[in-house]
Amino acid sequence: MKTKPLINRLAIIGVGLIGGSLARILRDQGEVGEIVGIGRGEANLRKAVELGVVDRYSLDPVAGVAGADLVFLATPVCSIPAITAEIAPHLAAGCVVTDGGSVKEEIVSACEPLMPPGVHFVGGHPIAGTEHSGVEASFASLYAGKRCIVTPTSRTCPDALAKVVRMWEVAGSEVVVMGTEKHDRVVAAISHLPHMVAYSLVNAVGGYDRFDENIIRYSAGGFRDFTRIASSDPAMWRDIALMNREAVIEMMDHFAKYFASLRELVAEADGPALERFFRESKESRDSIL
Ligand SMILES: NC(=O)c1ccc[n+]([C@@H]2O[C@H](COP(=O)([O-])OP(=O)(O)OC[C@H]3O[C@@H](n4cnc5c(N)ncnc54)[C@H](O)[C@@H]3O)[C@@H](O)[C@H]2O)c1
Ligand SMILES: O=C(O)C(=O)C[C@]1(C(=O)O)C=C[C@@H](O)C=C1
Repeated sequence: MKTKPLINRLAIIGVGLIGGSLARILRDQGEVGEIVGIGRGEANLRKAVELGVVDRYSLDPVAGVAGADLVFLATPVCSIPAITAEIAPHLAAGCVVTDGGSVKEEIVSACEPLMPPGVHFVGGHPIAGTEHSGVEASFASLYAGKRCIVTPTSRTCPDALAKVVRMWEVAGSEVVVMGTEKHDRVVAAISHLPHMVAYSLVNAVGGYDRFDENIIRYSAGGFRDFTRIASSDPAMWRDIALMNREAVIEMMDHFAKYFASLRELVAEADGPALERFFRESKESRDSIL
């Protein structure tokens, strides 16, 4: 006989790629009773019901979270603290609030103190995604075999943390516990910098005007593989760049040093040093495959 699900009523604020994929896998695993979708775009929410991703929806966050024992926020990062402030006074004791935002320090420090007695906030970030957005882009296996970083603080309730960790394990992820400050530096390096480079590369090539045609149309495998992530949602990346500004700038400066030294090696036509630079990079990249 099936024991009771991990979550009775799940409220998902922002039913897009991240929120929709979590809803799908928790339902597939039988670990959720009812799923309520909350958002601003009614067409997307209607689609979410049609696809069976949520059972019902609300355009009003306060009404939507009524009776929820777990609230998952999956809207662009800059909107998360304000939405949390709006819903917090209306949450039932025992409710756990968590998020999937790509930046943690500012979200956790803003949201944790907003929780009323008996309600707990736990920051989270699945290191999984695609360049596509919206509920139609969501799929149940998104989190399988991926890491999810969870960022408790000294004030985090152990039971709330255990529930969030279990939720990501049910989704198929390996959970890694990390402090918010380290999290923001790590993702600035392994996720935010690559997006900044990809967006810049596409604009640099698209803006190259030596010829009277846009040469980007000649791009093939190399350019396309490298720049897949430049097709990601601009509003999501605007928010990440704004909220993780300091760490992103630090990584962009760090990257600029490496790019400048590579430029030097090319300018000096230093073949052995170029080969060493490329070999070191290839070995590092091959080690993560
Ligand atoms: N896309 C990725 O690869 C990825 C990976 C990990 C984490 N994240 C994080 O997850 C969150 C969601 O990203 P996504 O890719 O699912 O985006 P998405 O665009 O697919 O979904 C976001 C949803 O939130 C809704 N929304 C936006 N602002 C809102 C507001 N103020 N109130 C209510 N609803 C609002 C949108 O209408 C949309 O349905 C972001 O914080 C992002 O940083 C994204
Ligand atoms: O695979 C992609 O398309 C992603 O951009 C996913 C990706 C990343 O790896 O950078 C993007 C943002 C996140 O917060 C986590 C994961």
